[in-house]
Amino acid sequence: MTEPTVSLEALRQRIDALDNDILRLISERAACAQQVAEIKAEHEPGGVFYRPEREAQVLRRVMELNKGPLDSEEMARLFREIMSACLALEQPVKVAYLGPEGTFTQQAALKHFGESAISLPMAAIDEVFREVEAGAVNYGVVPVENSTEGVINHTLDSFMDSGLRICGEVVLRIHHHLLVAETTRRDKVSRIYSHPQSFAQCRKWLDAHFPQAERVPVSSNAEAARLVKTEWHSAAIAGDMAAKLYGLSKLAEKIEDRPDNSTRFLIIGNQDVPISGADKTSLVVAMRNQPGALHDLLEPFHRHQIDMTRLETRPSRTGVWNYVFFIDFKGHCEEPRVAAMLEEVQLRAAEVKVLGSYPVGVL
Ligand SMILES: O=C(O)C(=O)C[C@]1(C(=O)O)C=C[C@@H](O)C=C1
Repeated sequence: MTEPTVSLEALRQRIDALDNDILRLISERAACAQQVAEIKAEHEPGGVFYRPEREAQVLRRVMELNKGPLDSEEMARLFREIMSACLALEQPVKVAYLGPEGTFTQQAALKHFGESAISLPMAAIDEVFREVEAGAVNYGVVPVENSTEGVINHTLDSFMDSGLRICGEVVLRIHHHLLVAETTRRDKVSRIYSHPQSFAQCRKWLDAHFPQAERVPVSSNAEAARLVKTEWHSAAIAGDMAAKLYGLSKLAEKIEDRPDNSTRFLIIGNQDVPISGADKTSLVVAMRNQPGALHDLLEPFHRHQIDMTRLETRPSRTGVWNYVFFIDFKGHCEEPRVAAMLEEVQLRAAEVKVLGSYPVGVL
């Protein structure tokens, strides 16, 4: 074996010296954030400390500048936590999410706001909306669509009655595991608990590996994990957070049928987010029930070359209009070409509600 040119001892000394620099620089950065908070408090009384557009810009810049060896997402995750701690120094951010603890929505909330945010579980999507509307929390996190199973109608319906705005989005890769209590043997599993969406996302795997087991739908994956904790013949389909929270072991990992299975979550709040440079806008549009209505609605998007990323139809609950459309597109409503397109849509539609313009999810 050839002698290494640098000794372990020397490398550790170098790491210590670098850590000193990192420590000093993070502290300097945190002190800057404190000064930013003072300026915000002075110039915008009651102003908001959390700035989604700025956070997105910071993370994108880090990813662009990164030259490795850490990959850009890993580096951005580290900066995500630094910013989260800096924001907590300014004002701790309180976030309600669709609970219980251990759900993918909690994972999404922490991915978006970082570990320094205070996250509070709610029992239902409309409760998340209510907590934000009441001012009990600053923001809410709700799931909106899954790549395998489609849209989460509850969330779309909640927007129809709410004045809240969308301030951000976060996309989470969803990995499901088959979890059991420590004493459960594979051949003893006769019942599997999970959320109906998760069953749907793992249908083929379950048909192949546990065709005989009874599938019992429950309100969340975390609830499924909680139930199997005390049942020796049961298993749960849930994610890493639930497995950790309830101390379960994995009988099988990543059992989702599609490897790209992901869920998109929305951040809801009371704030209009300025342009970040890579944004999305969400709208609800009610059209008069007449021939060609959908074509009339879509035509201005086409003419202004605006990239629509989602179009969902929901029955209107007011009874006045038969259908409403939920539309996502790339661009910010303050950009001139988007504003021009929206003006035209407003002339053609019975009602248009801009749910928000917000940065495209970075992480
Ligand atoms: O730039 C700001 O407005 C800050 O408050 C600083 C900072 C940061 O740490 O970079 C912290 C919180 C905000 O959400 C955005 C950025």
